[in-house]
Amino acid sequence: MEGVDHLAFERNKAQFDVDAMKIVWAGSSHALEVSDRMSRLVASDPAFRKDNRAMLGRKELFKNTLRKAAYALKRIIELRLSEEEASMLRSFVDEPAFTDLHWGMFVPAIKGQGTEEQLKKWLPLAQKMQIIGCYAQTELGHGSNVQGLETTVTFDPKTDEFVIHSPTLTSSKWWPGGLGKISTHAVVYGRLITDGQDHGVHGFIVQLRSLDDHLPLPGITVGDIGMKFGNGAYNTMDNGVLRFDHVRIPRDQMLMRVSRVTREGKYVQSNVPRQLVYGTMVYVRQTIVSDASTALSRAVCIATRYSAVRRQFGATGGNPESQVIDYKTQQARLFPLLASAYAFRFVGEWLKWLYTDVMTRLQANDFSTLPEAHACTAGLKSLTTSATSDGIEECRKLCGGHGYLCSSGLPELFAVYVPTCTYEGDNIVLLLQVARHLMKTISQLGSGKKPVGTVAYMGRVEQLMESRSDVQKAEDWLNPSAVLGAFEARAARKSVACAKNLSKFSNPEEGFLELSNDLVEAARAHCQLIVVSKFIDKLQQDIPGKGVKQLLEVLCSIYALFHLHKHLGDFLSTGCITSKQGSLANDQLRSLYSQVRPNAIGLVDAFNYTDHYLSSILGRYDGNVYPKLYEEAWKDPLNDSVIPDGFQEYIRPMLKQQLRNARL
Ligand SMILES: CCCCCCCCCCCCCCCCCCCC(=O)SCCNC(=O)CCNC(=O)[C@H](O)C(C)(C)COP(=O)(O)OP(=O)(O)OC[C@H]1O[C@@H](n2cnc3c(N)ncnc32)[C@H](O)[C@@H]1OP(=O)(O)O
Ligand SMILES: Cc1cc2nc3c(=O)[nH]c(=O)nc-3n(C[C@H](O)[C@H](O)[C@H](O)COP(=O)(O)OP(=O)(O)OC[C@H]3O[C@@H](n4cnc5c(N)ncnc54)[C@H](O)[C@@H]3O)c2cc1C
Repeated sequence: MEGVDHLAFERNKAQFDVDAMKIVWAGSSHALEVSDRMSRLVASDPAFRKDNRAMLGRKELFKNTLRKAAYALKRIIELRLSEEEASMLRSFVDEPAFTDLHWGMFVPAIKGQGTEEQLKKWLPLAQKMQIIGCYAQTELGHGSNVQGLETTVTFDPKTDEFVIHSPTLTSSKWWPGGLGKISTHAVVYGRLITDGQDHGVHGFIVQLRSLDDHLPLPGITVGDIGMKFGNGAYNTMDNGVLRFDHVRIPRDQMLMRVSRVTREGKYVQSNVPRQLVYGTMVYVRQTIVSDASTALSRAVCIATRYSAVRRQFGATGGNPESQVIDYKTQQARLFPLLASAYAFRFVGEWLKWLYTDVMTRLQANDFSTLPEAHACTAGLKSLTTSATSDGIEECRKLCGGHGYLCSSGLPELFAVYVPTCTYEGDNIVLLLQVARHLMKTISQLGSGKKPVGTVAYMGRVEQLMESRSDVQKAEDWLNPSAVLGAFEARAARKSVACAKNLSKFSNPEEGFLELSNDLVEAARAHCQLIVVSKFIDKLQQDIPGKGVKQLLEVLCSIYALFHLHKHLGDFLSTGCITSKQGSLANDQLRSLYSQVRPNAIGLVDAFNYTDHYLSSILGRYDGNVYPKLYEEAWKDPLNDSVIPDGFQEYIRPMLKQQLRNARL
């Protein structure tokens, strides 16, 4: 029935102030107001329609993305939107596009690695979109190993220029989004060579295409790398290939904040650490963590609403069948994902703070927190994107058969989201970076250097090696200190075990390779501890609204105890808890799921997503699923005609032949 809220009875069950929770989710009343306004603006404009994406061929799909990107910019200018509003509007357009790389990587790379002079020259051009840029780091043969890049950038003192060259096939730039067809410029990473000396990888601003006719400049070969996973999905993006044949750029197009080349060809390093060349990746990894909570909450919103609509079995005495959300197994799969979405939101908020703090310190030449920022962004990017990808797929399964339809919104969300596990650093490679940080922290404990930030607990390692959980009854697991104690002890013990095993190797690098699986597990335990502890920290804040804080406490306990249950082997084998305490945690989880159940719809309504943004019939706000699914089926191009193309040509003759054979 049109106009009827089929989920109203669920909404009436909520025991908390949903509007207040919306503010907590958005981060502030201001952020909620802006995101609400921008999402409605996009949803109400037919130019941003996206329900036909799965049906479009690559060229049509791509052209459509270009139209939307240009139209979005037009609206941003017409409405005089602020940077914050414009960025929100672009995110609600919800279509991966070259603009993501322009705003998300090209501009930040210039901001982070350019000198004042370079900022003055390039930023206005980029900000007004008079040029369009991408981030060209990865090569056909080298992605994770940035130090292994082959592209050469050789200084020619005669002309005061750099000569960029792709010496081998494997040195072709491969993957950069926006590069394939649209970008006019790129920040290109290559090995800087002066006077025959290789100074390692540096970034350079390079013009790729003419601003007059958009044709590639001399010496440049550029194109799209081809279709990617899933129809529609990430194929709105022109990931590209790029080769240089001795292309010349002026010397002042080297990004020179970290180091520079003088007119005479001398290589001069500034006082900032070399690793700042990797700074853009730190920035983007931080944004990816916040995006994880957005993508996971979308999937969870769809699966939760549909689980309340869907009924199977249990019809007794003329009553309808049971809502599948009432099955304990459904709750045990769904509610930890709901809790994870909130957990990732808060850890994302904290990570943004950490990043801003590091940036402020960098301005004052304080580089002390850079290793912590690198380890946290790398580790949390890895943890949250892996969990979100798996979570989206779990939500698809939670929606049964209908989840497999494109109109559920879940297949496309999965296909667009899943490369986050690879891009901006493969998730295993990044966990190994965290492990290095942990091993270094442990190795420095004896020197009296006090660990700070997220590794501060390592300073209590002796106590943590001995500690025993004092949980005696299920409710004791609601105590944040019981949870924190168990997670800290597990993380510390896993790291210490790795460090002890590493010390048995005469060659530490060999040991690191041999023990890398254990190191990855130790890094994961450390990252889970960060998520749990930042959720607990969030709950120390004043959180207004009836029942809001109480529900967040429930979700925090679910996140922690679900992981304790899932990784029980870790907690038991390291002796942090007993098997009895493990089973008490499980008892407590069941009770927590029951507390979420009446509030489940309210908790996903608090994400404040429009139907346009969700683009899911199963996740419709009004729960009017069946009539809309039925209606949608008839829109499929196959249903344009009763008899499909190809039937007369192939199937009718086949049928006839088979009938003839049967009669013989
Ligand atoms: C229905 C529609 C649904 C829509 C859903 C919406 C959701 C999705 C949104 C979609 C939007 C689209 C957005 C598109 C975005 C795409 C972006 C992708 C872009 C890219 O992928 S760019 C390329 C990224 N590449 C990488 O990340 C490479 C990974 N490799 C590395 O980072 C390094 O090589 C690595 C692994 C760190 C090793 O480097 P290396 O130099 O060899 O380092 P060492 O291990 O030797 O370490 C040396 C020293 O440096 C420290 N270090 C390393 N990295 C950093 C750093 N970044 N910052 C600071 N310090 C760093 C390291 O710790 C060592 O320190 P020591 O003290 O130990 O010496
Ligand atoms: C959709 C998408 C968009 C992208 N956009 C851009 C972009 O805009 N700009 C850009 O420059 N790049 C981009 N990339 C490239 C991306 O950053 C790389 O693909 C990513 O960094 C992973 O590197 P790789 O492909 O070399 O993987 P590989 O390193 O080859 O990984 C292959 C396997 O080897 C394993 N492995 C690798 N090294 C180790 C190790 N040391 N120890 C243990 N296991 C290891 C990995 O875990 C993985 O299982 C994009 C990629 C994708 C998929």
